[in-house]
Amino acid sequence: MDCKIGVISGDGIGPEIVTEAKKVLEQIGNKYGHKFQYTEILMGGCSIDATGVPLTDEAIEAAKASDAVLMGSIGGNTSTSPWYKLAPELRPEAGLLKLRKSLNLFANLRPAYLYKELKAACPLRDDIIGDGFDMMIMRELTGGLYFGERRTEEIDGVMTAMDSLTYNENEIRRIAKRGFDIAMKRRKKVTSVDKANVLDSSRLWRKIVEEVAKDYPEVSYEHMLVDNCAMQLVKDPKQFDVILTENMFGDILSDEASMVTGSIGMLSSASLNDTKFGLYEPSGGSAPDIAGKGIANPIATILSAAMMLRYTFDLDKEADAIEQAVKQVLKEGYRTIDIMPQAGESKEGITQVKTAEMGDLIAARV
Ligand SMILES: NC(=O)c1ccc[n+]([C@@H]2O[C@H](COP(=O)([O-])OP(=O)(O)OC[C@H]3O[C@@H](n4cnc5c(N)ncnc54)[C@H](O)[C@@H]3O)[C@@H](O)[C@H]2O)c1
Ligand SMILES: CC(C)[C@H](C(=O)O)[C@@H](O)C(=O)O
Ligand SMILES: [Mg+2]
Repeated sequence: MDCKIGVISGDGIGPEIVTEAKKVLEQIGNKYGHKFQYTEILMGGCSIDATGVPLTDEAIEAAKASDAVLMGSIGGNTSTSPWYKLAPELRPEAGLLKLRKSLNLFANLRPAYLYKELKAACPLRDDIIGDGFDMMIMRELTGGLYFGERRTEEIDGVMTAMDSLTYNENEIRRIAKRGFDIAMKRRKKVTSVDKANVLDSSRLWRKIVEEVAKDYPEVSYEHMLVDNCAMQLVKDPKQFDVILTENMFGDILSDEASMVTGSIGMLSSASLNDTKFGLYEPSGGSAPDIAGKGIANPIATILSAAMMLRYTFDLDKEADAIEQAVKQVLKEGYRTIDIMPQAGESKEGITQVKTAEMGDLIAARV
C-alpha cells in the first residue's frame, strides 16, 4: 500500500521521538511491502521561527493532502520561551488548535493501558493495580473552552480575562456516539464525565449522552463528576472502560491516566473526524526539560503510528506487529528513564536505554 503521511516533528523532543516512529514504520514497510511517503509540515515554535506564524495556510493544505499526519509535539517552556511573549493566536499551541479545527478532528482517542511488565513503574499500590487496567479516554477535541469566545480587558480599572465554554447538542451527540461505538468493541461500559452539578454545558452534555445511550442497550453507562473521576483514576482505575468527556476535562484526565500507566511517554493518541484521515500524536508535550538529551520515551509516538496504521490505513496486522514489538521489548526489560521501576521496586533484569536505542529495539522486533 502507498501511504501519504504528513509529518510534524515540531519542537523540543518532537523530532527525537518522530525519528523513532519513522524507524519502526520503515521496518514495517520493508517487511509487509508498504511504501510510506513523508511530507514534512512545519507547525509550532519551529514554524513561528521560520514563518512568523505557528501554522501557515500551506501547512494546513499539506496536512489535508495527506492520508494521515504523524506528529511529535509542539511548544516550549511556557515561562521562559520567547514564543510565549507573542499574542495568544501566534503561540505554538494555536497552530495545533487551528489544525484540529481546520480538519474537524473532534474525536480524540487516548488509550491508557498498563503493560504488566510496567507494574513496577506505576506509582499505585499492587492491590490497586491488580491485573492491570485498560481504558480509552474519548475526549471531545474541537469545542469547549479551547474554542470559545475569549478576551482580556480592563473593566473599571481592573484587568479581567474571560474564556467561555460552549457546546451545542450536535457536538455532544457526535462524540457521544463515537464513545458508545468504541465501547461496543471493548468491555461495553461508558463513564461520561462532566460537572453537571455546576455547569450548564455539562447539563446539556448529560442529557444528550442519555439520549445517545438509548441506541446502545448493550452498553452500560454512568455519569461521573469530573472531580470524583480524577480521584477514582487513582483509587481504582480498573473500573473504567471508556471515559467520555469534553475537551478540557479530557486534557487533564488523560495526563493523569497516563501516569498510572507508568509515564506520559506511554500514552498514544488519535484525533479523528468523519473520514479515514487522522492526526496521530503522543498525548504528552515537547518536554523542554529533557529535549536534546536523547532520553525521551518514543513509545507513545510509536504506538500512535500503530494507531495510524489501524485507523487510517486498515493495516491491523501491521499495527498488531508494532504493539507486540513494544510488549516484547518491555518484556525483555528495556526501559527509558521515565519508565524505570519506582523507588523501592526491583531493577533486576532491567536495562535502561536511550531514545534511539528503544526505537532500534522495537524496529528489530516488528
Ligand atoms: N500535543 C502537543 O504537542 C503538546 C501536548 C502537551 C503539551 N504541549 C506543550 O509542551 C510544552 C511543555 O509542556 P509541559 O512541560 O507542561 O508538559 P510535557 O508533557 O511536555 O512534560 C511534562 C513532563 O513529562 C515529561 N515527558 C513528557 N513526554 C515525555 C516522554 N516522551 N518521555 C519522557 N518524559 C516525558 C517531561 O520531561 C516533563 O517532565 C508546552 O509548551 C505545552 O504547551 C504540547
Ligand atoms: C498543547 C495543548 C494545546 C494540548 C491540549 O491541551 O489539547 C495538549 O496538552 C494535548 O493534550 O494535546
Ligand atoms: Mg494535554
